Amino acid sequence: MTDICYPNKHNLLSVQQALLEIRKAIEVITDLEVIALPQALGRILADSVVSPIDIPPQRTAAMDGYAFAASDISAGHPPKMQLIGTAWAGQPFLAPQMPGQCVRIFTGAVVPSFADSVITQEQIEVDGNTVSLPLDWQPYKNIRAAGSDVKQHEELVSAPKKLTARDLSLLAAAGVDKISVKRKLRIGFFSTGDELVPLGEPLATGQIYDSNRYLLAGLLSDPNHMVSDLGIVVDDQFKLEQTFRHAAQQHDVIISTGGASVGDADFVKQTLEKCGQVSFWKLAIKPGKPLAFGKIGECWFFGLPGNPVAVLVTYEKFVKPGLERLAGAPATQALRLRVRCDSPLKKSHGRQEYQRGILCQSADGELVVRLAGQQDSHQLKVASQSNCFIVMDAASSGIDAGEMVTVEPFSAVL
Ligand SMILES: Nc1nc2c(c(=O)[nH]1)N[C@H]1C(S)=C(S)[C@@H](COP(=O)(O)OP(=O)(O)OC[C@H]3O[C@@H](n4cnc5c(N)ncnc54)[C@H](O)[C@@H]3O)O[C@H]1N2
Ligand code: MOO
Repeated sequence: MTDICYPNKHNLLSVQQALLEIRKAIEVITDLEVIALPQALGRILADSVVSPIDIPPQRTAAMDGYAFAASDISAGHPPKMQLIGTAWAGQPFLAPQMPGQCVRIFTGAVVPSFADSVITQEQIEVDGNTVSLPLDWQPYKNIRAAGSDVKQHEELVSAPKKLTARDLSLLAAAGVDKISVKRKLRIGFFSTGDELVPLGEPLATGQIYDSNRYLLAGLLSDPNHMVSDLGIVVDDQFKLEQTFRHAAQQHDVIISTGGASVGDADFVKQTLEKCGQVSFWKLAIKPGKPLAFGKIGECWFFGLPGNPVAVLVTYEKFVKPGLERLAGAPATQALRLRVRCDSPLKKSHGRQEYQRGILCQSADGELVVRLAGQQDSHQLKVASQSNCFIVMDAASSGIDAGEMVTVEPFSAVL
């Protein structure tokens, strides 16, 4: 891990540099596990999968109708065929056929070997065993070729990939019942602060409920994570050190909130220095400036600031990409849109800001954003009501209402 030097106390690392540093430092875990397909949603595919079969395995009908050989149809008015049986999905028609004969067929049924055309039932007339085609009947329609979706030995899903429901259905169609995925990450998180009280206890003067652990538990919810809530640690350097050392032995990543700044009870950075290595601390971002990133033994460490909205922002911008990298997932990128902003935005020079906004779409499809409310980093209600970040570059000094801004809708990634 490279140690980054800060020539003076105001030298804050940029968001881009910090992200680069995280991606450079963290190496993908190599351990794999083989799991059953139904357990694989959202897991990271470790080995590419090729199809053991053609999909569909045989020629099948795409519509309910009648299967016949186009060359059998004479120029009658209307052309007629003799019905000799039925091909059901799962029950092929295997009997021999004579010229001029056809078979009733249903969607998904194997097309009998003699047939090269299926005509839909809406287009024909049936009288007993006689099927009459319209004069404008068309040959070679409504048949899906074997392998028309995927050919045998073709790559189905290429690794690495976070598996979607679409991938699982494709793998299932090929009969793939077990796949190789990256193992889950062991992640421990805790809050620090003497003022914090867990849910279910009354508040004394000066105390607040610990909300960060519930935010983090929600943000960390992912099938690739095995998450442990390590509770609240008081502002005591010795207790913090014990927690760091113990948690680092049991997890791939630990995440703390609070105590990351410069107050007399903020021990996170110095404890990290004592137990491990600090890669960087303090970023040109708002909210989220006092973020500490480093390593304790083999365990990665993210010391997030205490303010809840700073936790939200630093998780999305740094922890999430770090976990994706460690888990072996392809890096995702927040979807960015340029939209009109209906609120004036204030901004002080120097830090990249992630303001909380509400993005709306008008009836004619135009996207417009407005500020969700006041922007102090303790204001959880505004964060709860927002649906996007309004991203403002470090150099920006704010905008007037009506100007264009960059927004990142929550949960929209490329
Ligand atoms: N003199 C300076 N003061 C501060 C600076 C600075 O650069 N110089 N930075 C400010 C910034 S920016 C932030 S962000 C905060 C972060 O400080 P800490 O990481 O040390 O966090 P705390 O002081 O422990 O807490 C800040 C704030 O958040 C509340 N908090 C903490 N944990 C939780 C929790 N689990 N659930 C809910 N709320 C929590 C805590 O009570 C404080 O109000 O420092 C600024 N100060
Ligand atoms: O930047 Mo702090 O992160 O104000 O909340």
